Amino acid sequence: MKGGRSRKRKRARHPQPQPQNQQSLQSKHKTSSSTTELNKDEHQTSSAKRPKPSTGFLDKMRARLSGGHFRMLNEKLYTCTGKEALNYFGEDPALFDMYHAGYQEQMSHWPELPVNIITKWLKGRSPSLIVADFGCGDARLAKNVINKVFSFDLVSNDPSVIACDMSNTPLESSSVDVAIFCLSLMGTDFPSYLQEAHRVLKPSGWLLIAEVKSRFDPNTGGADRNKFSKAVCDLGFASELNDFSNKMFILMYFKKKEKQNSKHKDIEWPELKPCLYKRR
Ligand SMILES: C[S@@+](CC[C@H](N)C(=O)[O-])C[C@H]1O[C@@H](n2cnc3c(N)ncnc32)[C@H](O)[C@@H]1O
Repeated sequence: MKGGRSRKRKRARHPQPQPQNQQSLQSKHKTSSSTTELNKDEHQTSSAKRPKPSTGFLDKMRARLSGGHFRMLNEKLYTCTGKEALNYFGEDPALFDMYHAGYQEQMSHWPELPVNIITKWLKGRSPSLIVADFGCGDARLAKNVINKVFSFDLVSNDPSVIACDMSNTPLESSSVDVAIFCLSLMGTDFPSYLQEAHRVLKPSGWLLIAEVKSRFDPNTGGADRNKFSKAVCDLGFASELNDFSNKMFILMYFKKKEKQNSKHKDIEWPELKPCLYKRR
């Protein structure tokens, strides 16, 4: 009984449009032009009266749309090669801004940013160290240290950023002291980015990798971080330090070996799953 009453009340509040019979439609069409004008005015008055969507609602819809664009671009970056990503953003650099607006929004929820930890680490060392920031984003690292930093990304929105696919930078071999990948091992060909870092690093140069923790969590389909670390070592690095203390990301510190193995070794790289951000 209770349910029946509430259904009745609902219908009364939101009357459904009733189907019009043919006759009433015809009689409407037969109305004089003045009546039509009057109807138009009536229509204008009623649409002017219709409440406009609130700015809060529009902002929410806009945020939802741009969040959706960000997640689509993010997934694209994780599922294509660096070369494909370079062409993709090269054709429409505005997509890069869209990606970064969404990325900054996501980062605003992280209690600590890996780029800030890396900046601190760098500040504790000689300012004469030459740095290469692979996948620099807004080049925050370069802006916050006095070291010479070569910043690379797919699009350059700043004169200090060199636009390229980071598997192929314009740097000389053995020319930098520190290579940084801060959440940037995105492409399916990520081993070629690390190979490039190995080429441009001086012997004993540092390789720092910060990555989203879930990508290295085998319980959720992530890679085995020991396997990943072994692959980096097989490339010609020695593992120096691992920092797994942060909830959101892991940090791995390697050093390029002084002497390289002359024997060619096929490296077994684990697959790195895309990091897909949740809808907020
Ligand atoms: C998640 S963002 C991180 C940005 C910055 N490192 C930070 O920590 O704020 C990753 C960046 O790597 C860049 N990237 C991904 N693949 C790349 C590639 N193959 N070559 C150059 N940049 C790349 C993306 O365009 C993006 O700006």
